[in-house]
Amino acid sequence: MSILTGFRKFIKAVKPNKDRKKGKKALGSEKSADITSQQSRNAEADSSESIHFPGLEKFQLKEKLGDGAYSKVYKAYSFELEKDVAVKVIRKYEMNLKQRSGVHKEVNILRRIQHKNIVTLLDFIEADDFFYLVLELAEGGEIFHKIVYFTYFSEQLARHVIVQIADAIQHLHDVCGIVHRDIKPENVLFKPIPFRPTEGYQPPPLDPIKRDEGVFTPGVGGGGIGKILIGDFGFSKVVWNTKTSTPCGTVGYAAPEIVNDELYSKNVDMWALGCLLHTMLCGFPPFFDDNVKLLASKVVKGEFEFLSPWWDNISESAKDLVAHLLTVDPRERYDIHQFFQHPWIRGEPKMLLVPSHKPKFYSRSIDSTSSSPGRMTSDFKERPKRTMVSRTSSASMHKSPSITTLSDAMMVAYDARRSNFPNSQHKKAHSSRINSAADLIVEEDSGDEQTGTSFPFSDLSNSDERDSFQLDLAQSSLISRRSARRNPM
Ligand SMILES: Nc1ncnc2c1ncn2[C@@H]1O[C@H](COP(=O)(O)OP(=O)(O)OP(=O)(O)O)[C@@H](O)[C@H]1O
Repeated sequence: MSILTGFRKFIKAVKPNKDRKKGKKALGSEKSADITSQQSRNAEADSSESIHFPGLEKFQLKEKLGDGAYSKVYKAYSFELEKDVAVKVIRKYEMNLKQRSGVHKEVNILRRIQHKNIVTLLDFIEADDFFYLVLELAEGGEIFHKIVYFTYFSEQLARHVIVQIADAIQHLHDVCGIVHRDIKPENVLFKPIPFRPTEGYQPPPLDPIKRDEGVFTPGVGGGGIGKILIGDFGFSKVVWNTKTSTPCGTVGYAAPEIVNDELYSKNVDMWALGCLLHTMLCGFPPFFDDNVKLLASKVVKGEFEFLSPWWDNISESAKDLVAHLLTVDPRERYDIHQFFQHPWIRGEPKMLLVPSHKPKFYSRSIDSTSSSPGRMTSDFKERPKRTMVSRTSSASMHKSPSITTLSDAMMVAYDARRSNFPNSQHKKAHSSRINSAADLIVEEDSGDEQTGTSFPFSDLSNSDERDSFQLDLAQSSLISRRSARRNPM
């Protein structure tokens, strides 16, 4: 199975996660489906060249671009705008009231955002049975597939991507008071640029089959990746309440729990940025384990390593930045401003040989009486040694860790981090000592209507299912190439 097939299979396999993310199909939804007009159903079932939905007469729908839990995204031509757009067709008839209001919330959030690196909402149409979000088209699709294609990105390409995402995040955090909460490779889209092959391309000596990313043009891009566009605001949340929506002017009047809520929730995006940067640089996410509970526990403790040999040729400066982002304590984690000050981001040529910052790995125990961040305790811990992928274990080198999939690892990261919020919104989760990763994972995000328990412990508990998540990277991955290099014939 090729790596791409593996990832695709995986994506298919984790589709149920999306149901969890948005909440299982509502009890009443069957009823509402019953009253759905036949016309609408026909439209949805229509897979022919000309796809028609009631209310979308001003568009000519072309091919399908992607699927969501309750939606399909199509490329479409807008007769009014005289250009191609993306139309997210959401099956309203399958949703309960809460879920429908979640769509309105997403739309309201998108409406207040104008940024070059965030997908623009061009129009919103509500029909009897469908919602339609008319969006700026990101013709390149998901950055996810590019990571798979190139196995990993060069530092300059990774920087090109992450800086644009960070620009968008800075805008969300500082200008809009919005936390995205779902930054992951599937939600990072891009506009393509022409691929210009590197003349006389020679792969790096240690990576003989690393694909050519082509000529990189600063400010334009490389590897066919131009402008980055963040999409999917279904998880996003306004963290400034309406009364305190001015970032600087009113924050002094805000109660500590509001300030904390804002601070901690924003830092969730920085954690995600760290996961993404790590993934782009080496081709796999920072946290992985065959066992989901152990995986979750690693995330909670921030147990990751810059594994050799994958990280051997990656600059110390890049590692330093990743470590600052993947810092468990949200108060210590880099915020967006620190991110932009980092030498690796500023492109300062002097890469640090000895990182100025030693990654800190915390084991956080939460006092049962704790209700504020000040009462929390953070114990320093030795960095754990990872034994799962050893230099000599060639068998394990040929398989990616079974849960080492971008989506799942990110999802665990999110759930665990979210539940580490020592703030009012998450107080419930912290009202008693957290005993295990499972306790963290199953926490509901009570402050948000449409989010819910998202990690499928049960789905992954038997090995058969786990296999479908396992990617055989023997033929195409960096893993096998680098393992081969260590064990020359
Ligand atoms: N503006 C766009 N341009 C190009 N492709 C897009 C665009 N928006 C979405 N897509 C494609 O459609 C897929 C699904 O879209 P999106 O992430 O918005 O839905 P979702 O969040 O998964 O759905 P839901 O909100 O129902 O769970 C994306 O992963 C991407 O491949």
